[in-house]
Amino acid sequence: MELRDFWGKSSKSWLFLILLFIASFGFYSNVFNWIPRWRQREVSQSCEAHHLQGQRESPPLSEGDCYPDTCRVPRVPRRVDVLLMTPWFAPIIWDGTYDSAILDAQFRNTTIGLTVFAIKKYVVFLKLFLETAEKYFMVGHRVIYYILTDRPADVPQIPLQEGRRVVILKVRNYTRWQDVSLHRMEMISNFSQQRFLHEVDYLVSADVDMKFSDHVGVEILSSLFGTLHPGFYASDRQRFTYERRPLSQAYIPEDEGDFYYAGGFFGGSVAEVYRLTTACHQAMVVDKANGIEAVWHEESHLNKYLLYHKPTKVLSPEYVWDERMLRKPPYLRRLRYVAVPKNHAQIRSR
Ligand SMILES: CC(=O)N[C@H]1[C@@H](OP(=O)(O)OP(=O)(O)OC[C@H]2O[C@@H](n3ccc(=O)[nH]c3=O)[C@H](O)[C@@H]2O)O[C@H](CO)[C@H](O)[C@@H]1O
Ligand SMILES: [Mn+2]
Repeated sequence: MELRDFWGKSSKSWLFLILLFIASFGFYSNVFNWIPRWRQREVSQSCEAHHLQGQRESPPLSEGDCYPDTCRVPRVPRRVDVLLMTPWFAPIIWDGTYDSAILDAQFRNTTIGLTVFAIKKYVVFLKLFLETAEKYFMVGHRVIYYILTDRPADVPQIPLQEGRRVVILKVRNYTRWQDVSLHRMEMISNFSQQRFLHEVDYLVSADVDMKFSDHVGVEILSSLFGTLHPGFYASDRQRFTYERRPLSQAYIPEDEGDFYYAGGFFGGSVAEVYRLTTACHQAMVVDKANGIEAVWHEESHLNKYLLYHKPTKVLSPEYVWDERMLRKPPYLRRLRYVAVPKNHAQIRSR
């Protein structure tokens, strides 16, 4: 059969060839589409690797390494076993809820002031506090340790990483340990105005009889943050040890209260910490004039303040824990800042 006959007679074959052409065109155009997709998948796999490293607190990756939408958004970690948000939409910070790589980049040019009081015998806690802070607290960021003490000569010298320094602020002492603890608010308030406002972006106030035992980084930073007290994070509000006597400025009625916050770890922007510490100090002055001292001292006033000035972030008990007093529930994956055992009677005596 001649070729002309084939084209002429077999219109079916004609049709078949046209269809074959269309089908193969479709196939190859898809193949060409796949090539960039393969490349993209390679990039996003390398992003995942970076991302996982990020969760292990690696240095931040550069923005140019990843496509923002494939790298960042779909990989947001989730927890379903703990409360992640307050009713006023403040995040509650638990392990597995944030990405250090993203946050470290966001807070790249931030200076953090860590205020810690070491009055009288409490200077003995400074060495371990500072050594463990160097290992775990705001690593890779600028830090000023403000050590408020009546015994500057007893402040230990420890080697510091680059971008970190110690500032010793001499303060008076008080005979009663309760007064030492209470007057922390007044002293932070005064120094905020005098220097913290000009020297740092955020302030963190911490107890000294503690040590850092895992990462505490910029994920805690926000305008105003408090920490869930490890003894009460699972309790009903009726069991919170708020001040219940109406005579005190720290009074909270039985049917009010969100959380019970720990006195030993709170902070925020310097402006907010200044407002908080000034308000708590003024409330204590009024209490003193009325001959009353709140049941848990400045912690009671802190709780009152944070009830009516809602914190913008809340830290889980990972950020204040006591291994001797409490049994760790399975959902508490990390212990970041923990109590150092102390003999209360001995350490609090003059
Ligand atoms: C982890 C935590 O949430 N701790 C709180 C808790 O008790 P604590 O039993 O942890 O109180 P504490 O003895 O640690 O005193 C609080 C802090 O005041 C300083 N200090 C105290 C006495 C002294 O002689 N020298 C000295 O430097 C020191 O920084 C110490 O860490 O309740 C206190 C109020 O009752 C405070 O609210 C603490 O922040
Ligand atoms: Mn303490």
